Amino acid sequence: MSALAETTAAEAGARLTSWQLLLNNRLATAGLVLLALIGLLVMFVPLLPLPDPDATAPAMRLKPVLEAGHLLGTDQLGRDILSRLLWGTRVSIAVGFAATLIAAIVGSVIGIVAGYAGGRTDNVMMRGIDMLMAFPYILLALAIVAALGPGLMNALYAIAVVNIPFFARNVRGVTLGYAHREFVDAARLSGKGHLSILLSEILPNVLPVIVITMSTTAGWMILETAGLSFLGLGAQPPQADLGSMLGEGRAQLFTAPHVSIVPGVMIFLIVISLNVLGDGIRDVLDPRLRSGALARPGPVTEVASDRSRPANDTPEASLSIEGLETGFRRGRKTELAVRGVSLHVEPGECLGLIGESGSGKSVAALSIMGLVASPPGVITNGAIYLGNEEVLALPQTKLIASRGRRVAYVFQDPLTTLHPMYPVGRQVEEAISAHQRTGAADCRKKAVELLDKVGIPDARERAAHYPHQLSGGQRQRVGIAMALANDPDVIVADEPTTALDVTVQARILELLRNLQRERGMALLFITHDFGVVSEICDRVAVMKDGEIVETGSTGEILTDPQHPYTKRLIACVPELGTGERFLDRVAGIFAGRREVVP
Ligand SMILES: Nc1ncnc2c1ncn2[C@@H]1O[C@H](COP(=O)(O)OP(=O)(O)OP(=O)(O)O)[C@@H](O)[C@H]1O
Repeated sequence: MSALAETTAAEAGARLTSWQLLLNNRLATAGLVLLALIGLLVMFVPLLPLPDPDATAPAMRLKPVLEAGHLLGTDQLGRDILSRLLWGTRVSIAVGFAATLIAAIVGSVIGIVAGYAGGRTDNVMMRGIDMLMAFPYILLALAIVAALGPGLMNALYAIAVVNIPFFARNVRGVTLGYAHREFVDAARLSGKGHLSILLSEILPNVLPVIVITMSTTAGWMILETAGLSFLGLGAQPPQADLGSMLGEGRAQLFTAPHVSIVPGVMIFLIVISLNVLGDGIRDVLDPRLRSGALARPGPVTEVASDRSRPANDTPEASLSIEGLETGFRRGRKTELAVRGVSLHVEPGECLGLIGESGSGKSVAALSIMGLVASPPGVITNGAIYLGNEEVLALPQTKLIASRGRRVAYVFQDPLTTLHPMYPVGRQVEEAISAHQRTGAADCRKKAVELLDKVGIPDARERAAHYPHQLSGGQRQRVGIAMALANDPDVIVADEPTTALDVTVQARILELLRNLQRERGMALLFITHDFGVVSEICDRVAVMKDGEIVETGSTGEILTDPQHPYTKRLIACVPELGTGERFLDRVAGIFAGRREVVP
């Protein structure tokens, strides 16, 4: 990502603080408010004018709720239920949180050390954890309390012990991912000791996972503590906690249900508010969830119902984009990545869409077939025409059916777009059979022909190979074969040669150009490199900050660029023997994002 894009993303993130993001989540806010109320109540319970929670009054036993002097009635020994409830909640929350903290600290230390050290240390530690996990957790907790003897503290230890594996496994998994990352290797090379690396490099990265696991298991631990007390193994009479109150009220379930319902409702409120708050915290701490990226995206990009729909100015073109605006929802706001883009590509023409990283090229291209993930993506304005048909107005099923048939995409890194578990020939066959009714043998034959057409040597044999067995250039050729499979009217090639070396890049460009001319397809070629544009494109549209700033024939733009941004982009093309142009550009980046592009 360029400095410009990075700054934009950082600014966008900073605009919505973690608090605002949390408060945007209504359920999490409700959980937070409820928990805060309960927390305040139990914190100030010693100051409240409540009767002694343990003082019995047999004459007052089993009084109903709203009885004078006993708002929530009394229990079987005449004790005030409200007073016992608040004191009991205090105990349950304290034990639940203490157990969470102990499990989090011990489990995280085990997880970090095992994940970082690896080898035998990891093996020994994790097999110990596996042994703990091999027992049903409640039986294990019961066994621990049985061994230590009943009591609130022993229940706390038992609950903490049975929850250690959850933290250890989660944290180890994340630590494994970081232990051999470049920044950790760099810290090692700089002479840092293991402890220092663990504390300054690994811990800050796994901390969100620890907090997320704590917030999602705290409610569970309060429930488990209540479970042990319910069985008589936690709080001992006369001390109240929510579980013991529930256990004692069980005998009067039919004669005086309020005795057990009141602590039951309190347990429910605490656990549900902790769970929804925990989910909210997880969403805020996980940057992917924050933008809604892991929410299951819809099959097509959301299109605003009140969007403007400009008419098609170039009906003869294969693809016309008119006044397109695509953005991403962040909380209640929508940040536009594409602002009023209008483009057209005629049959047999290659239009280059050029701009630096983050300028909105891919988002514009993905909008064509409604491929921008929603949430968070949304098309707020504009129209897209394939010939005379407005794509965004098509029913979802029709739009989905046009993908690959009328518009096909070739992406930058075929290793991430090809399925690693299927032979490449089968993947080309799939692209064919998605839109054509052909028998299996015919389909296989066509796939081999396509692979041969795009220049894969020994296509028949290579069709049985998996993506990892091909070179980068060959994989990209497979991507092109898949795009050609259904003779689309338009091909969108999104930086298809960026990951390839110069010679392979030249061959792929030539292949694309020849195939496109031969088949009369319209090609929208996305790139950030004017060198590539000069080799393949008839016309160029220059994009900056989501807008088209200049359009023209490749010759015109290259020889006489009008916009200062286009001039800077052209100046970035390195020339053999000179390093200044490149350095000029880099200096621009470091001088500040607005100076990169005047
Ligand atoms: N899923 C997303 N959520 C939020 N913002 C996004 C998302 N995808 C892209 N963007 C933003 O949209 C803007 C345009 O991104 P886009 O991928 O179109 O850039 P690009 O010009 O294709 O860059 P590159 O050449 O690096 O692929 C960027 O600022 C990016 O941060």
